[in-house]
Amino acid sequence: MQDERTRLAQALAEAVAEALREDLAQQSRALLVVSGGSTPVPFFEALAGRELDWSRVDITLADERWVASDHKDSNEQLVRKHLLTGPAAAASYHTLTTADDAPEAGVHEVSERIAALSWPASAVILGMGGDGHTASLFPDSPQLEEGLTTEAVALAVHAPSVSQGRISLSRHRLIQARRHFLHIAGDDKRAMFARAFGGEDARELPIRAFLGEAIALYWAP
Ligand SMILES: O=C(O)[C@H](O)[C@@H](O)[C@H](O)[C@H](O)COP(=O)(O)O
Repeated sequence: MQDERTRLAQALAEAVAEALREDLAQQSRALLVVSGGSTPVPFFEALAGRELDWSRVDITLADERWVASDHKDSNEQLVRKHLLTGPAAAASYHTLTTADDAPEAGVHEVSERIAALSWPASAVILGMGGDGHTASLFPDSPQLEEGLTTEAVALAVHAPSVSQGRISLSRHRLIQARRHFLHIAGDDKRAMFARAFGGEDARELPIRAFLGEAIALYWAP
């Protein structure tokens, strides 16, 4: 099982590295949007070692927990530790947090910072939770509707199912990419993906908001 997840991570890393190389041949900078959580770690490690002109790559997250960057739940910390190493250390990371106490206070500054990057992104890699959420678009969040419909870059999110406030890129912003990937692992996620794929209502399972157009599914047991 672990071997298959490692092989999957390597295949995804090769596809994303190739996407970045391809775009860097045509444009001066390329943007990569990754997800946090536990699934991406082997992918980050596989991607970090690929040779490409990382000095022209900008990296940000699809969403972030509103915690300090040295907090154990920080997605930024995960990216710094597992992706911004080796050749990929030359990439520029753009944080989704500020020194403000709450995501509501920082969202404007973060949105301006992220809007200034080279959109459309070369690749957006999404994950999916066991409840069908993606990025921080949670089915039980009062901000779900906003996240699915706003044309703003990012929004502050709270949800009963998660303990910390979050900041999430909006659906509108996350679809602005040349390529989309969904990276998931395990039988539970396969079953959830099958359920999501079989229906339409993104308010029930937010990942559905990304299944209406091309998205490459990377799944392993
Ligand atoms: O910060 C986060 O939690 C995410 O970006 C989130 O949307 C993640 O992709 C899913 O929750 C899957 O997480 P796992 O990989 O841990 O199952």
